Amino acid sequence: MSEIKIVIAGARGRMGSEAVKLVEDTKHFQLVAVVDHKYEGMRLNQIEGFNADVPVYTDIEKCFFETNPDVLIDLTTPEIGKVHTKKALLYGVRPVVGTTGFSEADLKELQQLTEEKGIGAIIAPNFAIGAILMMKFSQMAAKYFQDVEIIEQHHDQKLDAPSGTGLKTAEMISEVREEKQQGHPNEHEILPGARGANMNGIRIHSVRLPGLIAHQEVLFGGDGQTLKIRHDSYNRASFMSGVKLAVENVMNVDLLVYGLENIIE
Ligand SMILES: NC(=O)c1ccc[n+]([C@@H]2O[C@H](COP(=O)([O-])OP(=O)(O)OC[C@H]3O[C@@H](n4cnc5c(N)ncnc54)[C@H](O)[C@@H]3O)[C@@H](O)[C@H]2O)c1
Ligand SMILES: O=C(O)C1=N[C@H](C(=O)O)CCC1
Repeated sequence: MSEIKIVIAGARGRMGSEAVKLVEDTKHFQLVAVVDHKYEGMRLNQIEGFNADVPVYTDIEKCFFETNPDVLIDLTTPEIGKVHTKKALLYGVRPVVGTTGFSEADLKELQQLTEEKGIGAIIAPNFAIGAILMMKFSQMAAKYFQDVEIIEQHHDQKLDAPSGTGLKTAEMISEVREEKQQGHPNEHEILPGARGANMNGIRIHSVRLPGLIAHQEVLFGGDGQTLKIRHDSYNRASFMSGVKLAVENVMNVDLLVYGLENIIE
């Protein structure tokens, strides 16, 4: 496999620092630079905890222009992730985006841009292979159980709610689930939000607590039975085999791929 030149945005973060290790440890990956909102002009190995001798940029366009990467791995914030993804496509750099919090309109806009530019991008709300299977199994189960609620649980530093995984699961379930108004027709919330967010009639409940990393349970209810499908990520290393797969695959696609379930067999 030929070498893939990579820029990581958000390299100092919880996910980004794990991605730096992945790129350093993968023979056919080469880290050429990182993007952060501070430390312009420094080398990454001047920042505590990092060994890679690559430049740190605060201006992503300057970074693309000077380092000419093949792939951008973005692990930043919902707001900045969108800007980075657009700029990558404009500069002919293939984005692999783990950043969550993109709206449907954002995804549509990015899809149009990939089509215009004829360049591939992968946006993956969850890189953990177990989480992809949890979503696929939930989609299978939804053919048989119309009544379903999603409980996603994350660490308390998370910015977006519901999680990207929760939204993607509801979307995948909606593709096969027969429309149904769940719960009692006259139910009402004494406290607003008590029944969670509502996506196509599917309730999504978001829990945020210190001590958690990323966890989701999809609960199905039927006549005299329940089915629970659960996935837990106990560390950020759990996401890295999916990041590797996405970087390798983005080199061979010329459209927007939303979700790793579209590239794993
Ligand atoms: N797809 C997945 O499997 C997966 C897994 C975990 C987290 N995530 C998502 O990844 C993102 C990052 O999560 P995290 O827990 O690592 O967050 P974090 O807060 O630890 O890291 C975010 C990083 O972005 C950097 N940053 C902020 N503003 C920036 C800017 N303007 N320019 C460049 N860098 C900037 C910060 O310095 C920080 O290093 C979130 O959106 C999260 O939801 C996705
Ligand atoms: O830690 C986070 O933040 C995570 N975000 C993703 C999401 O929103 O689904 C995936 C799991 C971790």
